[in-house]
Amino acid sequence: MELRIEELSVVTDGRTLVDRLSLTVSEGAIVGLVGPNGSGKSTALRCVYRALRPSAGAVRVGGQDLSRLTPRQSARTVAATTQDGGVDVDFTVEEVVALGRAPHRRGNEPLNARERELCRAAMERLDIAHLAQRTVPGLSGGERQRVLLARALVQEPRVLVLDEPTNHLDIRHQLGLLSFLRGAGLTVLVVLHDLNLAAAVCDRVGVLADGRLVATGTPAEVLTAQLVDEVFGVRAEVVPHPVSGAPQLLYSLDPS
Ligand SMILES: Nc1ncnc2c1ncn2[C@@H]1O[C@H](COP(=O)(O)OP(=O)(O)OP(=O)(O)O)[C@@H](O)[C@H]1O
Repeated sequence: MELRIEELSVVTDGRTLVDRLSLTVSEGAIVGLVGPNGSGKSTALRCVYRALRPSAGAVRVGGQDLSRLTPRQSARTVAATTQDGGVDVDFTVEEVVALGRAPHRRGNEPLNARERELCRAAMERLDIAHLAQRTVPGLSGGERQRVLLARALVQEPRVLVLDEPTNHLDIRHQLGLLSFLRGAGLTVLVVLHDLNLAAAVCDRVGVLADGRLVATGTPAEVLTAQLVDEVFGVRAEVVPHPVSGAPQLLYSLDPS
């Protein structure tokens, strides 16, 4: 299902946090949103998963304006993992993952066999099955992040919105997540800080600076030494990955 962000703006207290952002994620594609701290990435994503109402513009999923759907309807289509997706309640991992089914269910009916299998498979996939009976507040940052991803997956969304999904993950779990995303067939919009991970996993990359989209295209088109210097203020050499050919940035500690 295609995700289309159209002329999206967010203005708070007279300050423009997102400025007429237009970005399309084709069905089944992975699009990365990158940019310096404070450039508006999370704010834009919040509009997509409806935690924030944009000041102008629209978000369409499969052509349908998200703001016209009920929260339950949009939660059946779009799932998100967020920076502030705090689950501080004393629920077990298994219970939190099962919450992902909420948009599909009525009342307190127990999960059916298919839903239980869905939860089991998601916990297996995210390598958290051994934590099923642990309570979430006692987990490490990476374990917690994987629980929230499992919860998003059992939501069976068509569109997945991920805000820095790898920031707490060790390298094995980072690569496991990204290779899973590559094979999942979902439409994915993901904020990543690691430009090399973005180059490895994304079909296209959008670069935000001061709330504006300043570049969009394939990783090879966008992640150039010049752009990285202009937008992030760092010097980098760009070399092709010897196996995949994806651009890889080798940073220099010298100021540019
Ligand atoms: N509710 C709010 N009210 C006022 N300003 C806000 C609000 N939320 C975010 N901002 C500001 O908007 C700007 C963009 O924030 P946002 O979190 O979207 O950036 P980001 O690109 O995701 O940053 P980071 O890489 O640090 O996560 C920042 O300057 C932030 O301080």
